Amino acid sequence: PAVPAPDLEGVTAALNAAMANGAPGAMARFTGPDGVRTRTVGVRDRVSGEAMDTRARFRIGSVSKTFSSVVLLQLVDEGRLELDAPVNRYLPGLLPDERITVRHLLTHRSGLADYTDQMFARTVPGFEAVRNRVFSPQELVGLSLALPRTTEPGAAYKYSNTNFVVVGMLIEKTTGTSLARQYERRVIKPLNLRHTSYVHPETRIQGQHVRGYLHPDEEGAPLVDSTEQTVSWAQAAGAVISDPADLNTFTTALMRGRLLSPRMMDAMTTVTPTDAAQTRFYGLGLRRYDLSCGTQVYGHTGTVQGFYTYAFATRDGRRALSAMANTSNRGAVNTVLGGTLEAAFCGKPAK
Ligand SMILES: CC1(C)S[C@@H]2[C@H](NC(=O)CCCC[C@H](NC(=O)C[NH3+])C(=O)[O-])C(=O)N2[C@H]1C(=O)[O-]
Repeated sequence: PAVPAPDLEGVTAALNAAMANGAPGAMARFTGPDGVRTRTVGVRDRVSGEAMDTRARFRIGSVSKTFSSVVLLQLVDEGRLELDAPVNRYLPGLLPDERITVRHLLTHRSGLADYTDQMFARTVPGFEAVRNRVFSPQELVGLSLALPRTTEPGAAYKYSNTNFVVVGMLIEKTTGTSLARQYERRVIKPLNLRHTSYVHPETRIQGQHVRGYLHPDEEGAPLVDSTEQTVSWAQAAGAVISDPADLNTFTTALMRGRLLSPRMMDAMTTVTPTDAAQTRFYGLGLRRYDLSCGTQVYGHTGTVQGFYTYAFATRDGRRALSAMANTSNRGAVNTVLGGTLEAAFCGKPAK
């Protein structure tokens, strides 16, 4: 069936709005039946003045959660883990509640508190305190377990990075190898994602990359270059590096069933609403956005110091969009950047 052509003026307007709200630059890459369309605005480096470039890599934040979910669900497909088994069956004694299952982690229904709320309560001091730190996943879980649980297991959706730190532990325990190796073997190599990597705890972004700029909490304070960091506070929850082309390859391949069985794709895309308007949903490490034109897109969003990311595709994998603005702690930038989805997938609004 014919699909609307992307509204590239609308995409550019959203990118310009991201800049108007404080991003040094922004970019988007759309992949569709008529090929690839890219748009860039502003700079990827405020010192050199180098222009934003869709060939440049950046930190994708929680889009990493979908990579981690794919790896875990492949292990479920291979019968090495059960979705409805208690996490403690595979990681004995880790969690204080035997009722918390693997599925609860992937759907953010475990009730495990998110330690980043406290960690980043004060944006720049919190970031500076951890940007060069290396945490063990156990330490991060410990930070969470020191806080009250947010819900009974399975009772409600409550987003928590802790869930995907535990997902990373499940992957390493089940396979006996590192998370990096599993990303490489199960996603990066098979899809030839040449600019995607998991280099934790290396702080630099290899190759051509975007520099990220963190807005301090104090209005008018200068931006903080937050490009180099270990992202050890996130690991499987947010430490992957990628670029727009690789993200579109990933989301379209996922939707086309190249990474998981049909049964597992059904499980992954079985969603529950996360907003009152019932336009935002969460499945297994995967978001679904229902756009104004009726199109449903699947993927994830990311917020890591200096980088906002959207990476979504249609369920048939025929169309994908990735968008990034190189700032954070500026909610308005994240909101207007999301406008690229409506423009790209719904096309020009009817006159
Ligand atoms: C649910 C989210 C938004 S938060 C979660 C994860 N990112 C984080 O947990 C980082 C939080 C601190 C980021 C920092 N903010 C502060 O320090 C505020 N004091 C900034 O803006 O750079 C990610 O990525 N997810 C986003 C997602 O899934 O879209």
